[in-house]
Amino acid sequence: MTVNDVDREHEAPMITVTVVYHSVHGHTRILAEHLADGARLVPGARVHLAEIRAEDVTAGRWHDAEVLALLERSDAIVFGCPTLMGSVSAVFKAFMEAAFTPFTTQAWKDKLAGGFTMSASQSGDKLAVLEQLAVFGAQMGMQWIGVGDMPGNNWSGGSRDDVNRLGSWLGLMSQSHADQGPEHAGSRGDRITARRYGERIAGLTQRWVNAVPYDTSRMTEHEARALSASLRETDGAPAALTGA
Ligand SMILES: Cc1cc2nc3c(=O)[nH]c(=O)nc-3n(C[C@H](O)[C@H](O)[C@H](O)COP(=O)(O)O)c2cc1C
Repeated sequence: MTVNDVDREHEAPMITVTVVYHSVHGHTRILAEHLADGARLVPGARVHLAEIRAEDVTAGRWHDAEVLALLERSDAIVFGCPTLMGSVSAVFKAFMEAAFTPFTTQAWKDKLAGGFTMSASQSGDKLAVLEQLAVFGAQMGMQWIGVGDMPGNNWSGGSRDDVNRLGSWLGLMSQSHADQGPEHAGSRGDRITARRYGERIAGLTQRWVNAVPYDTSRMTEHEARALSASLRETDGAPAALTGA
């Protein structure tokens, strides 16, 4: 095993995970931050947030050499943007098209990938965005990781606080009310799901890159409902993010 860098505190080999996202009004950014926080729970994970900004798009072309360099040295890339008109946001699409250069050299081949999106409606056609992101990852030769959590809010006792409350597996879906600012972005369940997804991606990246043993976190439907109920009962952070 070749390890260039070691996290001395945890004695774990290093991996680099980058969450690359676009957000017009800040709701998707909150999701990106929670995802990054989850990824940081994995020993050895160096986690970056890279924002795709509208001002870096000129005549329909996005360019930011620093972000492209960061992505090239990342082991996993998580893509996120709001759902706008049932599609990835225009700014994020400009970024995707700019990935034509690493596409031609297969620079991102066999990096791990995941995706997330935010919208105002419960469905809002978010699946179309996750499909676009997953196809993009496939074109780049990447290995896609889904959410892997049981669905929530699909029974009489369910609520917005449930883990995976929108029942999405291809990638992470979150919903924010159209009349509320980013400080209310998503639900507590969405934020926990984002953290769990980030932790899952980073953990699997450690296994993929450094052959670090990975314990699959299995949360049964019963355990998921108990976690969601504890979210409703407490104001503080739940003790168990992993369900372990
Ligand atoms: C031009 C536009 C198109 C939108 N299209 C959709 C849509 O197709 N489905 C949906 O549920 N919400 C839609 N929304 C709502 C946004 O997805 C929602 O406000 C989201 O939280 C914005 O995220 P942001 O703050 O990260 O930009 C749209 C909003 C705008 C401004």
